[in-house]
Amino acid sequence: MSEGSNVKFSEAEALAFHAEGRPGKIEIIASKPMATQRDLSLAYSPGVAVPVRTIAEDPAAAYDLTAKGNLVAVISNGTAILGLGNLGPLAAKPVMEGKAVLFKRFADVDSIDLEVATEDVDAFINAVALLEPSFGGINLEDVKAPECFIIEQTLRERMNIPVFHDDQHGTAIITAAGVINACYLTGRDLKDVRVVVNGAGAAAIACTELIKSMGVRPDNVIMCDRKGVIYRGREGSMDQWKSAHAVDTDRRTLAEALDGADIFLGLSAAGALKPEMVKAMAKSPIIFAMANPDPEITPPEAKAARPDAIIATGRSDYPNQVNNVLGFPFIFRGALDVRATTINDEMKIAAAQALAELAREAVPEEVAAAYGGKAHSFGADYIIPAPFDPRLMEVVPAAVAKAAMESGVARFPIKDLEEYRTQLKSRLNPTTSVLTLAYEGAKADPKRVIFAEGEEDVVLRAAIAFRDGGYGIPILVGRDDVPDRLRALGVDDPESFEFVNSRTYGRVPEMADYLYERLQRRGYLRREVERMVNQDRNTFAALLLALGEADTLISGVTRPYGQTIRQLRRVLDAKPGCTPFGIHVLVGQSHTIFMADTTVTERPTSEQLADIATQTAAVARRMGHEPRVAFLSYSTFGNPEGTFLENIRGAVRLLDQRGTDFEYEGEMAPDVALNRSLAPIYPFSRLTGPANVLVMPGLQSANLSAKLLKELGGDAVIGPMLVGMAQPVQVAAMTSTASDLVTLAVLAAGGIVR
Ligand SMILES: NC(=O)C1=CN([C@@H]2O[C@H](COP(=O)(O)OP(=O)(O)OC[C@H]3O[C@@H](n4cnc5c(N)ncnc54)[C@H](OP(=O)(O)O)[C@@H]3O)[C@@H](O)[C@H]2O)C=CC1
Ligand SMILES: CC(=O)C(=O)O
Ligand SMILES: [Mg+2]
Repeated sequence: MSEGSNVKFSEAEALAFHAEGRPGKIEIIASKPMATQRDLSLAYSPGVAVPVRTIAEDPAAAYDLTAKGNLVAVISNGTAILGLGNLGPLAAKPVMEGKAVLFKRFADVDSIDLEVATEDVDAFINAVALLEPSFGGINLEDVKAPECFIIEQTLRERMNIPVFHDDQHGTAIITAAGVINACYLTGRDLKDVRVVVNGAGAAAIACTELIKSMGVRPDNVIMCDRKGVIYRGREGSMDQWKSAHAVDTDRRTLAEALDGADIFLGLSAAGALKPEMVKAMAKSPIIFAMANPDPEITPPEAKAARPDAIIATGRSDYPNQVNNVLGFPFIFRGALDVRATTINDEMKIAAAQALAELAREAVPEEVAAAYGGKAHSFGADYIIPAPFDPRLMEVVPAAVAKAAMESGVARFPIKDLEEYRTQLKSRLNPTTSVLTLAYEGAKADPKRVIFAEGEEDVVLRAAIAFRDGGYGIPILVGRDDVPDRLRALGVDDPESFEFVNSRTYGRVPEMADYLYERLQRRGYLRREVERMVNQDRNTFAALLLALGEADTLISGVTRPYGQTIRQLRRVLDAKPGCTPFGIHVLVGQSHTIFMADTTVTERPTSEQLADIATQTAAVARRMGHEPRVAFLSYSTFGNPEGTFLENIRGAVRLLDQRGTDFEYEGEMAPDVALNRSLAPIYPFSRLTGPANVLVMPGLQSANLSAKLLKELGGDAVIGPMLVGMAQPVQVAAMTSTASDLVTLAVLAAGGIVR
């Protein structure tokens, strides 16, 4: 969508993303069973009367008996939607739903968007204040200045739960962290820097106040709005908040203000900063162009004008995302966990410092790996952590909670902060960050991926997303009409894709030789081999991989799984000593389960079961989970006895002999593996927590379970993923969507599944 950005999508895709399936981005899911009459009588009348009376007697009990304590309302009237202006409350809904899901994704805070149809300050204040019983906190969003200042101030006074105007304070906290680090990198002292703030609205005023409170001298800050410099004595388009930042100066335009300035903070609108203005700034200028969705200047433009600049934007698709998403989820997490009555300055400063310090720390291996091991060390392209950095969830809420306790606004102090940090880590499913990191890693080291079924729309959509996302180079196997199909899917320049057609491909004779050599003693005649190379797409695609034309291969949507595997295996070998097998990964908000072998071997031997356990445990570890393996059966530790248990027991004995670096146990039924309440019955079991790797006893039960869970269970399912081949090749399910295929390609290319 925008030049130089590393994430591209069309307007049609953005609309389809929001429209597909259940419209919008949120839904509500019951956190208690609602299946039986008894469930309903507990959840609703008559059972519900008991918590009602309890809360009436003791209001604090609402935090224990309802969702209040983890529930934040994202409230807007749509008067300043991002940098798009006053487009009204209904149009604000996609942004507010977005903020609500970011709360959940990044900090496990439940959140709901509320759009209020009024621009009247008092009406808005009343509407929000009356909601206090429902929520643990209020996140005001995209309410324009100057009304937002009165609204927030009044609500903070009236309400006894945290009220936080994200565009003011969220933005200010992240900006402050970025400014601290950019000054550090360029050897500047806050008390000497000359700052120009463009914009005099909610975000700009709050950022200016915070940097001044941190030591920037008021005389060194020039603020501009649409009319230019806000100078002392200016008339027109003024209010008390702008006046507070007016300075004595002869400068009148943004260009004049920027002459020799050290720092530009843009909280205004797209395109407001011109390259010639940037050229006039001081040495190593610091440029934060934070307008959304399009910044005041794009990083490529700014860099072209000033190669020595440190540049940040509000977007996730350029380096240095200075965006309040780095703050609000984690700040509320900390505030909610101590049941804070407010979010005060101490908590905000603690968050800013924690963020700034985190960026300077050694980047953990998994984050560094995702950037090809280079880009993400503290420096001009990494002045602030990325929102998906898993350390944020541990560090920022703990800093905020601690500051809340020390400043006396915590109603529910945390006794052991170290223990709290451990709990915070476990609240997020590491799979989601590993997947995000895998996607980033693919961008840092793009690989060549063969899409064997280049005539299928779903595959072409995946290839387009894969290429346009910058994850790698798709190689499309298909006939001459593939470019037309791409054009039909909205690609303007199909010729920019790589195609391989077996009818015209120059290395076909070489492929036939290679395959004949492999198959001549397995009952195949040369003629048959030539026919397969020419006509069977999987054989041809596998030969491309075997001859080194690509790094990995994806197939599977046009043929049943077993048939695709057989075709690929004619050309490609398993890893020495391995029987390839399949893993389905079930991903929930706070759990990930790896289930194997779900695709290949009908009755695995003890040896095979032990290998499946070992290799699946390794995949689990690469996806951020400490493996706990359960060998599943209908029987738990010999009860009931049966004739099919010996293979499983043999696998456990083999692992005992081999010695492993992961926990394993079996045989056991799924409820014993997953439900810890049964653990006391088996005190000798070696599992220290619920199993997360389930080794299935046979293909019948494995494949049935995986497919039933995919169709009926609530979790997202990744896979099947093929493990144990000498070269990275993946066979997708015939029901795969384009994004399933992209995920498989990314995981295979990144070597996470192998
Ligand atoms: N990266 C981030 O995390 C965040 C970014 N923002 C961005 O900051 C911008 C402002 O948001 P917010 O403060 O909530 O909105 P407000 O409506 O409260 O303020 C907008 C301000 O921008 C000024 N402005 C608009 N266009 C220009 C221009 N061309 N030149 C100079 N000033 C201009 C307005 O000037 P006037 O007073 O003359 O009308 C006004 O002062 C948006 O683009 C938003 O996306 C906001 C919050 C967070
Ligand atoms: C990020 C944000 O809140 C805004 O641009 O308004
Ligand atoms: Mg906003």
